[in-house]
Amino acid sequence: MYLSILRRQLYKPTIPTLTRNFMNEMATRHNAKSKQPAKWRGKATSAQSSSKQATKLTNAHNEPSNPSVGQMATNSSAPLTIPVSSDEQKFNDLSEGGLVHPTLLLTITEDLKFEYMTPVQAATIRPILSERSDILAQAKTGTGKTVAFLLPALQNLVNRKIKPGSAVSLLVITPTRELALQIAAEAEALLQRLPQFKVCIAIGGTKKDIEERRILKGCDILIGTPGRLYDHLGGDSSPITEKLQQLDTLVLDEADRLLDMGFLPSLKQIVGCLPNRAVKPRQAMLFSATVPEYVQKVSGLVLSKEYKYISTIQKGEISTHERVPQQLIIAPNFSDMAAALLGALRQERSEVGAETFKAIVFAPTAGLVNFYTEVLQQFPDMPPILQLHARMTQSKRTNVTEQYRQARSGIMIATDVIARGMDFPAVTNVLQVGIPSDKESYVHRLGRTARAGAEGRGTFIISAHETWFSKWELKGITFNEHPADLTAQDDIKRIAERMDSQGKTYQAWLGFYKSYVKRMGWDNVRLVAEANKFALEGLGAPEVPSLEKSVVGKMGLRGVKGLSVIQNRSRQ
Ligand SMILES: Nc1ncnc2c1ncn2[C@@H]1O[C@H](COP(=O)(O)OP(=O)(O)OP(=O)(O)O)[C@@H](O)[C@H]1O
Repeated sequence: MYLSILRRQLYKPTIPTLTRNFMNEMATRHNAKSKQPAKWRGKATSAQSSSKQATKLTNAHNEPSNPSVGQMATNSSAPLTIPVSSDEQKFNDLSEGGLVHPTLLLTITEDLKFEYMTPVQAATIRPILSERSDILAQAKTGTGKTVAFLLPALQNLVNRKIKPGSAVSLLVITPTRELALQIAAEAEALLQRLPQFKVCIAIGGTKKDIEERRILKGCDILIGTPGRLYDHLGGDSSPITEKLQQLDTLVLDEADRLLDMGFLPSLKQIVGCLPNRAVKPRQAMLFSATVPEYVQKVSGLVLSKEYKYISTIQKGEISTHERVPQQLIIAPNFSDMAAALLGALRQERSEVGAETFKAIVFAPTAGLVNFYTEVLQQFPDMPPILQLHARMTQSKRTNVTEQYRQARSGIMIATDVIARGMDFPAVTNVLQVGIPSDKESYVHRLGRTARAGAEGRGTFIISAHETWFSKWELKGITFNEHPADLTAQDDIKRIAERMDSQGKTYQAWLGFYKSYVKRMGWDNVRLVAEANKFALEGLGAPEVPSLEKSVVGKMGLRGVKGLSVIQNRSRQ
């Protein structure tokens, strides 16, 4: 049954349905946009607003007056700042010299109704196409990076003289399945007038052999997540490795995430299966809103030595949008977080208007996502609430994502599975309850609102123990501090007392905060004491929940005072 649901929901209709919905949605959005001045609606970046300084630097470095915005550097030298009024650049300007195929331009301007390029598109598309440079590109969230890499990559595909479907020309790697599906839909939207080119996905949680058959049947563009991609490649003899031997373009979207310790090993394995660049040259592009220092150190895995670094964000500038007010709510204790969240949601909903209030709430773990969902669903004044995390089946994840995409208002409570790249329309608010794993994660989560020049609001709810994060990790962000509204605390405790998931929530909490013991200035005994307080006061547990011996061992908490340890339950 599972397979038939997957086949029905994912393989047959997913890409076409997503594409159809996505294209309808784009058309609706862009019809709405067309009532406004026909320009990219994003506000000028500070790179644009500081164009005087930028001009000076440009002259000093004797750069040509390049039609791009922001910072550009070759290799890892200090970025140069190159000014431009990218607002003025139209997609149709790319027809000069046949840089972009007329059919692709027609799709962009007529079907998708994009007339002007966004700053990152204006800064990258020309060098990618005319110089065939490898690039590392950084631009704020929601500013059109997907088209910035897809359009030139698809142009590369059109330029090739090989038979459509005979070999994979473009490989896009993304950190999450949802993002892979979204990019696949966007690629199909861009190729709607060139249906001879086929887009395939390679993501986990789905039937591998069906995926493989589709890829082998005819695939020009492959979009996938690292683990599943490597499963398909798995060595020189795999037929899919064979299909990749004509690869022309490699893109890493959310590059910093793919190059961090979590994904780097599988990425190395995938690159090892691709053709040797000395024999079969290809173009590589890395895109992200955040480029921490380590990225430049490891970028040699995919980029040539002469790569260009193009950024529309000034050095030292925080990658969040200036137009997004960011509120900080400090709850006295972890046990007050659910009440503080409910208070903030009520406040924001009345601020934005119930009809259009569409929020994403990020929580640290699947267990906490589930807890907040179960609590908030008990309050009749809350709008429909969805939850999303990696412990759900892929078909459920795909359904929930699509449901939220279509919703006019509502709340999605999620882990970081949708923190990066996801382009849900009209999200008015992002709330983060508890610290994110790092500064980059904060930026990407917040970036789910205020996309494509729209307005949005951010709320960061932390306990008094977590203020080190807002003070030090997010130094440079100006927060408006608001008191926590804890009026619902007693009601929440009564709801939590009736739940049978207290043990799981407690375990999830311990697992997450264990990694931050040092940053909190705690030791393991204090960690357990705080977890127990959260369980008794916040979750209404009658006693400290028990943990299996093996779980305690895996968490590195063996022998720590205050835990209630039981023997492992036998698994059926
Ligand atoms: N030139 C354009 N004019 C108007 N809208 C555009 C243009 N290019 C892209 N968009 C729209 O802007 C939105 C954001 O684009 P996209 O998802 O590519 O952003 P992003 O920069 O990749 O964001 P993130 O950093 O979160 O991944 C999308 O809805 C997209 O359709």
